[in-house]
Amino acid sequence: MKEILLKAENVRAYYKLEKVSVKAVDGLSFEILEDEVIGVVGESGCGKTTLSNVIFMNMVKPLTLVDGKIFLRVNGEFVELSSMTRDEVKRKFWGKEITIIPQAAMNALMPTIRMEKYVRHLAESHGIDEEELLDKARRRFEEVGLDPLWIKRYPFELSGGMRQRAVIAIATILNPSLLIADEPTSALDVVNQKVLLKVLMQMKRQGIVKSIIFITHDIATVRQIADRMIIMYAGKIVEFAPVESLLEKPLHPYTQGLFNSVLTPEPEVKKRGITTIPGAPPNLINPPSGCRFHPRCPHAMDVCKEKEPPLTEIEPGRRVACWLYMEERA
Ligand SMILES: Nc1ncnc2c1ncn2[C@@H]1O[C@H](COP(=O)(O)OP(=O)(O)OP(=O)(O)O)[C@@H](O)[C@H]1O
Repeated sequence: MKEILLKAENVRAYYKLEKVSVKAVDGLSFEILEDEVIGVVGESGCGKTTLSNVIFMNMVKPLTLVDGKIFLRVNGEFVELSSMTRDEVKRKFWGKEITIIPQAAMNALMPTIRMEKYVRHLAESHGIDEEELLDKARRRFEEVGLDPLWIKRYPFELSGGMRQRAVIAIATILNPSLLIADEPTSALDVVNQKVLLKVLMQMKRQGIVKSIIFITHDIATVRQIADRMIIMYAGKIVEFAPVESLLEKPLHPYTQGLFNSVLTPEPEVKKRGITTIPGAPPNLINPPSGCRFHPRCPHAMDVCKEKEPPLTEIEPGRRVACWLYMEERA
């Protein structure tokens, strides 16, 4: 049995605006195991990036943790990240235990600061010998396919794909257990996309990182690299299951609609034919009652409008939040 690396319990994180709240992550419970890759998939605006910020407690106003707990296993013991401030989590765990490759990572480095300066800064803030860490950085540059001497260069001297790999090399220099990659391939050409996926998987194989959360719109990529997949809809997890079984037999009507509407369908989807999901995702300030997908769902029943379906394990390892699969609907 694999150990749990991170667990989230009923986590709610809202953007608290002056008069209203955007319920971007609303009651999420899940766990990430050691030595696994989890793909997080869902339409734009469903809360994927918010979720990634919540996981490493990057709460910047107006984003607020309203409820729930997040635990990370550090040296064999769970620590509750959600009981700490952002600054405390940042100081103790960012880079060391948990790291993020943000959306548009290629622009994450200041163009006018030599890359080695980031490494020197890391060494200083973690009390590590600078030369030792620079040595490690040069080796890491090589591992991600960059010339080790380029560590002395300015980011603007590198192409977009190279810059992104430089970010990955620097972000993983302290061998964090968990790496969160937020749509890392979306701004890259096909060749650089492939290189990036190879680099990430190599890092996991070599034990540089233990587990990866990979946020993407691209189901084909998830299939290539992930063990399990989380499907999000309107701030909720609607389905969570091993990738192969999910692709073979998606259970939630939203997952079915999502898979059937992708432009480059997987073979299983191709067989079923491409369709689109009618309607549009809801506004998260005032989401629909009951199941948030019910206004767009072809199978909606009365109960779906009234009661929210809990994410429930209906087969070993397969969780779905849909009344179609619950015996007890009352
Ligand atoms: N700073 C903010 N203030 C208010 N609302 C926000 C803020 N950032 C995001 N949101 C809202 O929170 C919801 C979730 O956004 P989020 O960026 O997490 O979605 P996403 O699934 O990552 O989308 P994408 O795939 O386009 O990156 C959306 O309704 C979005 O408009």
